[in-house]
Amino acid sequence: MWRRVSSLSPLFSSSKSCPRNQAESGVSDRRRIPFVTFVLGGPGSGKGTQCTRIVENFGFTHLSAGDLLRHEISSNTENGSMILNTIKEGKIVPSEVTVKLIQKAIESSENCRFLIDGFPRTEENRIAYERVTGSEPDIVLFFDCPEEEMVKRVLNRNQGRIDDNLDTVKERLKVFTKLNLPVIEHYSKKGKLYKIDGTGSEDEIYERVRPVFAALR
Ligand SMILES: Nc1ncnc2c1ncn2[C@@H]1O[C@H](COP(=O)(O)OP(=O)(O)OP(=O)(O)O)[C@@H](O)[C@H]1O
Ligand SMILES: O=c1ccn([C@@H]2O[C@H](COP(=O)(O)O)[C@@H](O)[C@H]2O)c(=O)[nH]1
Ligand SMILES: [Mg+2]
Repeated sequence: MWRRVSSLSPLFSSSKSCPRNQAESGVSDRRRIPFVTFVLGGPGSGKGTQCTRIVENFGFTHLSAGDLLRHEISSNTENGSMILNTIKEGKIVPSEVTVKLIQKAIESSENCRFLIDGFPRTEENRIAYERVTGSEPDIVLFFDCPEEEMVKRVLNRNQGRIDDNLDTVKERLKVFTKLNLPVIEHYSKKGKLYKIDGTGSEDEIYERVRPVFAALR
């Protein structure tokens, strides 16, 4: 299942040691590279909600790229105001910033299984991640949901997010279609994509997600 991108600079840190089971890898060895699932879908498609369920049942660590960026804003880091303005406009933060945050979060975790939620947003993000980590995700989930439903969910979210307003949501949807769908298409061509119908109740959607992870055991 694990594929390393050859000729790219390795790796996750040498301090991380992630065993892969024999059935999954075909060999009984220890690899430093964790099992990574990218979780993609438009704004409000339910990525975060379903990640919570996967964490509870399958022991993954949930890394939301948006949450990592929002944490930079609230911590007043050097990139904080740039990130704030980018999120307000519904645009995409430079890859080097986001990839660094994700890599740091993975390396500082004891876990070897990660859900990376809301990343990569663009082909440029994807290529930067592959270059920096020397790796590709093992699988990719895509929550497919109609725009009308996504807008309704985002506008009802009530979590005080600065980008949960109609103008920004419209921009996020445009950015999703133009920049994120090509990433999804890329993984589909590679045979790594699990497209999940993102409509219905949270329980109904989870029943479509669960078999993907149950099959990995
Ligand atoms: N199946 C569902 N039916 C109705 N509401 C839902 C469903 N799944 C999630 N929600 C609600 O919709 C809102 C958006 O869900 P969530 O935060 O999981 O989406 P997301 O894909 O992570 O969005 P974003 O990309 O904006 O972070 C939340 O308020 C959540 O409680
Ligand atoms: O890889 C990423 C992820 C997110 N952003 C910015 O953050 C907001 C909110 O992201 P959510 O995943 O919806 O929480 C997104 O609209 C982008 O502005 C990013 O730039 N890169
Ligand atoms: Mg989310």
